[in-house]
Amino acid sequence: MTSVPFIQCFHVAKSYVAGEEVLRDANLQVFKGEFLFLMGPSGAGKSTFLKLLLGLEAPTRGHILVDGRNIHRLSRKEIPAYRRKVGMVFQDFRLLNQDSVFHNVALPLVAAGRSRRWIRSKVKSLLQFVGLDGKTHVPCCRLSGGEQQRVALARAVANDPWVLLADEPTGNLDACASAVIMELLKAVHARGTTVVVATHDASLLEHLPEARRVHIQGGIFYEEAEAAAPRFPSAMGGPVWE
Ligand SMILES: Nc1ncnc2c1ncn2[C@@H]1O[C@H](COP(=O)(O)OP(=O)(O)OP(=O)(O)O)[C@@H](O)[C@H]1O
Repeated sequence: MTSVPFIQCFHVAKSYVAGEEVLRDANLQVFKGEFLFLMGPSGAGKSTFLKLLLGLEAPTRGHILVDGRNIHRLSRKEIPAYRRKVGMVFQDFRLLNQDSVFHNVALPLVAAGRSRRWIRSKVKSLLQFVGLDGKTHVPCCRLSGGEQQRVALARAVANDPWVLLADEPTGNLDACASAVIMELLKAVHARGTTVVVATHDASLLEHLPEARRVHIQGGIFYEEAEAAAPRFPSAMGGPVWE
């Protein structure tokens, strides 16, 4: 394990409208293998921060390093490879609803230039991981919300990302489906992937009480007192879906 933080945010500010800063002076360091809850009420800037990490938005001030690189100075050529290393799960799933489960999970693998044979085998193991191997050819519009989020999760980890970002991943789900998604996020984390879950829902913390908690308020990050349990996963093997 490295002692250099994997994600480093220095004095990050972000405004969409002149004079209105969503993030004001956000400083954060995330180490490889951490599970971090990013907490804050609606409108606090959680999604904005995840978009900055993904490189979908650029900070107005400050800079963000991921694995030592300033992600807003990547060349156009470097951006697709970077985005493959950052998996993202959204509250509203963002699947191609008319397309099959297989097609949705295969998409990032096709974009990465993998062979058909490799994609078939990888999608199979990803769907086993999320418990949907019996629904490979079902169109996503025929799945429940919880199943759709499991497809989205399989798609997000298809290229074995360094970090998985989840924006209110259980926001559209009932308690039972939420628990399944939280167990899957824990399983992704237990294999060594850094996981950041943005949520306003404090009940999610019960699924992983030992996880690190950072709050956004007034455009600034505040660290909650560290829990006693270790932050890092004990097992650091290969991805569980292989
Ligand atoms: N593209 C945009 N253009 C203008 N304002 C935006 C844009 N995206 C977000 N905002 C504003 O930035 C603020 C923070 O939004 P953001 O979505 O980051 O908050 P959040 O904490 O994720 O909230 P929620 O939990 O409701 O999604 C809000 O006031 C929102 O209206």
